[in-house]
Amino acid sequence: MLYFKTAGESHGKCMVSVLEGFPAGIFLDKELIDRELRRRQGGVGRGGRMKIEADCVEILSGVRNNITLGSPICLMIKNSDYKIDALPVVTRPRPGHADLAGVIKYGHKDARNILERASARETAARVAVGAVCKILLSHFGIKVFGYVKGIGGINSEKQLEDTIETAVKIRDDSAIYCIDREIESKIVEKIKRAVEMSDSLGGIIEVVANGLPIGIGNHTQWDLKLDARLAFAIMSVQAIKAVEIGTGFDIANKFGSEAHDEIFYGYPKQKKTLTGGFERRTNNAGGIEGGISNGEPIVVRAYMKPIPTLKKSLRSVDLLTKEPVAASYERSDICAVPAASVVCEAMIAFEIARAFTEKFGGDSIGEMKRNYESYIENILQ
Ligand SMILES: Cc1cc2nc3c(=O)[nH]c(=O)nc-3n(C[C@H](O)[C@H](O)[C@H](O)COP(=O)(O)O)c2cc1C
Ligand SMILES: C=C(O[C@@H]1CC(C(=O)O)=C[C@@H](OP(=O)(O)O)[C@H]1O)C(=O)O
Repeated sequence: MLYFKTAGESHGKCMVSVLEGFPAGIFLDKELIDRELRRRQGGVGRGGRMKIEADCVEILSGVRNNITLGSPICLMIKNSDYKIDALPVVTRPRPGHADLAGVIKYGHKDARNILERASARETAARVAVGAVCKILLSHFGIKVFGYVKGIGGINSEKQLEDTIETAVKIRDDSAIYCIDREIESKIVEKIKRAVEMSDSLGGIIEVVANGLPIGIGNHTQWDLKLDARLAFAIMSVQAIKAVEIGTGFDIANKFGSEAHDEIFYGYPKQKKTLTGGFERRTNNAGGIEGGISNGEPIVVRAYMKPIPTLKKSLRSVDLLTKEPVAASYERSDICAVPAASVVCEAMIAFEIARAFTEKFGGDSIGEMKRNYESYIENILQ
């Protein structure tokens, strides 16, 4: 089974992930992984730390001459800001961060012992895993695309209509990773205002996965359902507070006749292979019915809260004296929604790759391809 764990503290030596169950025989292009890592560091609203770090991956195991062996893949990203043992004690917990709940739970007196691991620096390790999973998915024509739908209440109504290749170009030219030129400058202005006000912002992210065939995921058990797994993966990202699949929250307000995607037969040839020939003219379900993919694009949205560390500190209480104090502030992102869109994309890529290997086997890419092709041949009959 495809699985990964991460290790590492924000100001420790490095961030690490170990990915197990990845098929043998796949060329891992380090440049592709590094590109995703660089993208995660960008976007208007990032703080001073991103000027210190220049993330790149070292592949420590699981490959020989850049080809995967089927053994655990260890991915390492060094922290330039390595100084964990010299950092001061934190006793003024920040509302919205893990500081208070963490120190009480673990019996610490210093919130540093919690925040170092709670920090979203950890997401660098996840993005490296996501990039490796995207390489696997590319062998089957599956593309995963994450972008910013809105920040600070300025939200785009624009649907992703272009091909993913075109949308990637538009997004990568955007200072906030959105695909809607009309809202971009307004959002950049709003982030600048948040900086001036010593405040912070959150926003909305959408991830779309194209090319997944019908039949991935499972209806038979609660923890095998693809929609549940994608929601878990997204909710595990720091500061994400809500998830939608397809139409999402708004589906609750509709009549059944408006909500469900009626079934027809006969699709243009290129799409036929994904759906077994069955056609949908709407995609309210976001590509998943009964916990199983239905061949339509997978659509997931994530809602990120504003960053909890504020320059104009929120009210808190000192852990030792129990006196009212201003919450701790050293340095922080003001808005990390663009970065989080890269992380959400990585998590969806991982979870889809995991469900995909469950269906088609994960020992070697050759075996996976044979199984995939034979399945596709069968669903077309
Ligand atoms: C890419 C990214 C960057 C973040 N940067 C910061 C930051 O600079 N300062 C901060 O206080 N929180 C930041 N956060 C959010 C915290 O890590 C998060 O709120 C905290 O770990 C508590 O977890 P929770 O919000 O999921 O409850 C960031 C989150 C992400 C996804
Ligand atoms: C280091 C990263 O994000 C960090 C996430 C983070 C937090 O509290 O989550 C706090 C900040 O770290 P620092 O306190 O060192 O400035 C961010 O920069 C990163 O994304 O690579």
